[in-house]
Amino acid sequence: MQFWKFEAEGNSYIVVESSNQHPVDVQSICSRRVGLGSDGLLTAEWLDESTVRMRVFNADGTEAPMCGNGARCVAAFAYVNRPHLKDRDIVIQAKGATVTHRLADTDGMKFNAVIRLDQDPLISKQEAESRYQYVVGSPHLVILTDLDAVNLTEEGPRFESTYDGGTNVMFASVVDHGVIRVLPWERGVGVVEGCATGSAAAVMAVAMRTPNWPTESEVLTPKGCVRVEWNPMDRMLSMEGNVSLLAEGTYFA
Ligand SMILES: N[C@H](CCC[C@H](N)C(=O)O)C(=O)O
Repeated sequence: MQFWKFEAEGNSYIVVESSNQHPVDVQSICSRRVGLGSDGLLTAEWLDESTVRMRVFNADGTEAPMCGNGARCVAAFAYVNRPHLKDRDIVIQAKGATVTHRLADTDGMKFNAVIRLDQDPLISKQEAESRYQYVVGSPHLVILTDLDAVNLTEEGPRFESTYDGGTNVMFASVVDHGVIRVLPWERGVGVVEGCATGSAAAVMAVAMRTPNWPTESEVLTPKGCVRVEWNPMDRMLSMEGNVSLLAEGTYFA
């Protein structure tokens, strides 16, 4: 089975074309010990010249509705295989959102991704505890807190179960005007080094409670940096980040 492995701002994903006939054991292929190692597997199905349907599977095999860093990997997969898409919009359709990508830089691969959210992403909030539940395609609980005091492997799974169906958990803190640091815990994966839609959720929470917060923010995760622009009036979200192709080959399973 042919695969492409990408890294995107701290998340790594394996992309396979959905037309391949082999049943895919997601847990095995994503395993760092007995597989290729990744945060998840993405299937890509060409719908037309520049539109790809993406399905997202976490490393534990569960399916997720959306993944921002993953959508960028699939946009990169489209571009790598069809380089004439360089100056075109590449549309990635996931169950939870449709994301329009534009190559912003060909030195490496930087994409700008735009989503128009259908509804208010804020689901609930517990202001006193600085906790905000969002759905940005996928669910993210944002907890604004002192990151030095966070025990990710203990608190991540505890908060993951506070939302029906589980939630990704983003521990976040403002480090400068327009700059947020996030420690992400992903449902179905665990500790990860980056998370784009989670970074966007962190920006939404901070922007809502901080007067004069700039429209453009930078979100730093342990191994990633995503520029997020959020306009709550028309619910336009844009996320900019890099992606690189790490490997391409045949997986024998
Ligand atoms: N890493 C992804 C989010 C994955 C969410 C997934 N773990 C879920 O079960 O919802 C991102 O960059 O947006």
